[in-house]
Amino acid sequence: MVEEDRSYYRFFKDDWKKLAPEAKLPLSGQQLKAIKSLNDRISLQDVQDIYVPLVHLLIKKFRSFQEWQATKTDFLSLPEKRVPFVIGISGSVAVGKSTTARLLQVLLTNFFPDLKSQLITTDGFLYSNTELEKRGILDRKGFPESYDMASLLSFMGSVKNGQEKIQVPLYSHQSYDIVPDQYESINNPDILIVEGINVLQLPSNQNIYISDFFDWSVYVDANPELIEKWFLERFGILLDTAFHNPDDYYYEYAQWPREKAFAEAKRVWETVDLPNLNEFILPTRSRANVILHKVEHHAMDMVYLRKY
Ligand SMILES: Nc1ncnc2c1ncn2[C@@H]1O[C@H](COP(=O)(O)OP(=O)(O)O)[C@@H](O)[C@H]1O
Ligand SMILES: CC(C)(COP(=O)(O)O)[C@@H](O)C(=O)NCCC(=O)O
Repeated sequence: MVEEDRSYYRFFKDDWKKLAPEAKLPLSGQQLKAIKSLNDRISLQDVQDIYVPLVHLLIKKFRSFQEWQATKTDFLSLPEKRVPFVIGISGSVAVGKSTTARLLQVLLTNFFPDLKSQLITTDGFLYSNTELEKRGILDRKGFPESYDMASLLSFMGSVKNGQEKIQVPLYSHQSYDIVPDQYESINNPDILIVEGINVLQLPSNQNIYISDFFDWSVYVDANPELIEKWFLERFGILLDTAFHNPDDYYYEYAQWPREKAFAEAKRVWETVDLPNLNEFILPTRSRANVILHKVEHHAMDMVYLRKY
């Protein structure tokens, strides 16, 4: 049964998966392969039940966006111009934003091969560790003041103006810092996915929302106790990867007794990422067009769709 409050329709998984008949398309062998190579712990049943209908609804929104762009330029007697459709993906640190973003991109590419989609994470707009240190906010990484919001807004403006070859700085979880002199190039895609904890936030000293540039937004939601568990699991994976690489930020932690390293990660969660979630990320949830609610093992149990 579909329930609703003033702002959202709420679908339980069993109702959501029965939506639009065309959304029932089974995943192809190629899609399954692409998804498993992304993360082999992703539940394919969830992809079929939750993401496939979501991608098909998304494409309907995209088509109506394209029509509106054409109608507008026609009415204004302006030359036709391709404007990227921008999807924002928000949620806590470690809730699964980047996995969701990559999954959406894989499905879009496979169902709609003629559409060019690209993906960025706003981590690239964090100030470098040197700059954070200079500003005395190294322990505030992820909080609004740790991002170069002016650059992020300028980037979004360039995207919507159809600019080609826009450079985006890169952040590495392995080095725990901005990668010097390395960029990703965004080249006027049909669809751009922008993933980050801050994408639905109001920049502190600008009066424009990043979400003003979005045509669709998704908030990935879960109980903070579960997110902490996923944060610690990811920390474990980062430790294992770092073990033999002295250049890796986590190398030092990898040499510690496991228990001590995990106690430190728990401290970081409790003093940095959890307060950030409660103070700055969770309050933006009600701006999202779609809320994907996750439970144990990253399974999705509910989808909320905004009414307006
Ligand atoms: N659907 C999923 N199934 C299984 N594991 C997942 C899923 N989504 C995320 N994870 C795992 O949870 C952790 C956090 O996910 P990640 O996408 O890195 O989060 P975020 O981008 O929000 O920080 C990672 O270890 C990732 O592999
Ligand atoms: C770079 C981040 C702000 C972004 O998080 P993400 O959504 O990519 O997991 C976060 O991973 C982070 O480094 N937070 C600071 C505290 C910590 O070390 O977790």
